[in-house]
Amino acid sequence: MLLVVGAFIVAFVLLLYMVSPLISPRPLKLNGAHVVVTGGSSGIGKCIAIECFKHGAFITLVARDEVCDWMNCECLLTISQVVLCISVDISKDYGQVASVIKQAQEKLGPVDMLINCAGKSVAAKFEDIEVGLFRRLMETNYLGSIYPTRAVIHTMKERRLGRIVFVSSQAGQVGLFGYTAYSPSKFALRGLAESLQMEVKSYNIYITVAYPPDTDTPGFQEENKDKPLETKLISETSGLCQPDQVAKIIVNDAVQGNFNSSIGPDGYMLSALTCGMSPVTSITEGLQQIVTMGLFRTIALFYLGSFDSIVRRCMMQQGKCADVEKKD
Ligand SMILES: NC(=O)C1=CN([C@@H]2O[C@H](COP(=O)(O)OP(=O)(O)OC[C@H]3O[C@@H](n4cnc5c(N)ncnc54)[C@H](OP(=O)(O)O)[C@@H]3O)[C@@H](O)[C@H]2O)C=CC1
Ligand SMILES: CCCCCCCCCCCCCCCC(=O)[C@@H](N)CO
Repeated sequence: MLLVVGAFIVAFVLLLYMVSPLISPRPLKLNGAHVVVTGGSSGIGKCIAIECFKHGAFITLVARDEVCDWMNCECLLTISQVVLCISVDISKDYGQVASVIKQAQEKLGPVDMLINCAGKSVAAKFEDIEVGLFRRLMETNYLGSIYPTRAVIHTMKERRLGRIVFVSSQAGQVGLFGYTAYSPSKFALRGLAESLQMEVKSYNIYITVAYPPDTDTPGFQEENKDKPLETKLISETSGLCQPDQVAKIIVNDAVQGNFNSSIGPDGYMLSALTCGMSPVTSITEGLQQIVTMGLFRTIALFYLGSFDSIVRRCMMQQGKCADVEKKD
């Protein structure tokens, strides 16, 4: 009996592997492709742009300030490729965004891959966040990803070709102390990505959502200036990455057409744990999720316990400090 069940399982898995080419897309060729990177002037976005450039892509960088300084980078001296720098605020006016994307397409051809990386983060306690900031983060991180996507999707559908990346964050998979304004704007990207993927898969367009941990960038340095100690200690759990490492992983996942792009061992566990109803792009990924979910939930409960105790300890510490100040 056991043998029959075993044989069935093996046959089932083999069958899945046989049909797997049907569900995984063909990799995108970066050589000669036109890649648009929002937030391409700094941090992760800049490294993504460099990575794509090294693979032979034509790049359009989008940011509010026009900075193309990495063009002087030593590694990029033999150049027949073009890098276009466009200055626009991606979060304000759809008309403006659509018009700059149109200009870029006229110069470098239709967009093959769009990387939505422009974003901002703020870490502070809920009641310390100025109320306008909740809206501004939603505008930059969420609407700022909608507008460029909306501007390229029609042509991608016509061409039956395209890749779109949303750079979320591990804080877009789990809500953490200090991220009441930031996390929701990153969670929103996942909802957008899942819905859009279902609409465009039959047009051979593949969406990737990337969930990086803390990454050493100018944006991260800025965020650290007034980050609550709790947020710092909790985030340290999954370590600090270098932006070029993160960029390599994101670009590779986007080229492969993987829906999920995670970084590091904690990132891998978080993605398996929070996969919900998101699409799979390989049989291996699906099988891993099925097998590991219970174990990862168990581990997650320990993590949650340790996060709670960090918050409690910080509260006690701050209580003590307040007492000392009162005495002084
Ligand atoms: N660093 C980290 O720890 C992590 C970052 N992330 C996410 O990765 C992305 C990049 O982060 P990081 O590299 O640290 O960021 P940086 O602050 O270093 O760079 C942000 C980039 O986005 C551009 N940008 C910001 N706002 C706008 C806007 N309204 N319109 C156009 N461009 C804009 C900036 O240029 P300019 O100011 O000139 O407009 C800059 O090029 C963000 O979405 C962030 O949330 C996710 C996880 C971890
Ligand atoms: C099995 C379960 C494993 C659970 C692991 C949990 C680890 C949580 C760590 C979350 C770190 C969040 C970093 C946010 C980075 C970010 O977006 C900002 N730095 C942007 O500037």
